[in-house]
Amino acid sequence: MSLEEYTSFEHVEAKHEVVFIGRSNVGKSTLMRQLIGLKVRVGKRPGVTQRPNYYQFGDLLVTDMPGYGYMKGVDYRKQHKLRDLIVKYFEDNAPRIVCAVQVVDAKSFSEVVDRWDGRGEVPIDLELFAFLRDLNIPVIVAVNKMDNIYDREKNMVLDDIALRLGFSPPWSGWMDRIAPISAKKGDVDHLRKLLKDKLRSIKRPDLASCFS
Ligand SMILES: Nc1nc2c(ncn2[C@@H]2O[C@H](COP(=O)(O)OP(=O)(O)OP(=O)(O)O)[C@@H](O)[C@H]2O)c(=O)[nH]1
Repeated sequence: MSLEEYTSFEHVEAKHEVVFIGRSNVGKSTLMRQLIGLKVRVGKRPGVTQRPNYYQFGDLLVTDMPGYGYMKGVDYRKQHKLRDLIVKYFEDNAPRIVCAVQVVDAKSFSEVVDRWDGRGEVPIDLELFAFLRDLNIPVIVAVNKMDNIYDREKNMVLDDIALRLGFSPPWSGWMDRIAPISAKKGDVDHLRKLLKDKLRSIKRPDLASCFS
């Protein structure tokens, strides 16, 4: 069946779910491999993940969503369809989603947001962030590829991102929602801790071992 014929993504039974979401090529699959240690497919070009990848750990489902928004080399209609399917997935599964990890690119996030703003359009990352919030899904923003940012600029970049998400700087006041990471370098400890905290908050610390 072609993607155009899908009315929703496959449904996998689970009590609780953590979903990884973000634009194409931000490093979701690399991050998942770091966090759950599976051989998650990592793409050489954007747009490789066009269906969710699901990983089941007892009562917990961990889902790697396809890229949200523009995908280089992917037909426009298909991109649109994928976006609709992702939106529907969140609407259908919101009650069981303990947390969504919205992965963004440290270097390009603010620039892309400002470019869209300048055109009078709602930036796609902010649209996604607001949509998840409206569904009452707790969101952790994982700011990935921090290794591309000079040390002296890190706080400034993170403050800029916090501001655009609607959090007053300094970003360090929002460390329960903003996690700077470098998935490629394996520097994901803060995010790992936040995910474990989320599972403890629903009284399922046993599920936290999935992120060990
Ligand atoms: N510099 C740097 N590059 C990274 C990091 N994490 C991922 N990458 C690179 O970013 C590219 C995309 O990584 P993926 O993990 O395939 O990204 P994705 O978001 O799953 O991509 P889609 O399948 O298109 O949704 C790859 O070339 C990775 O090596 C990071 O922390 N730092």
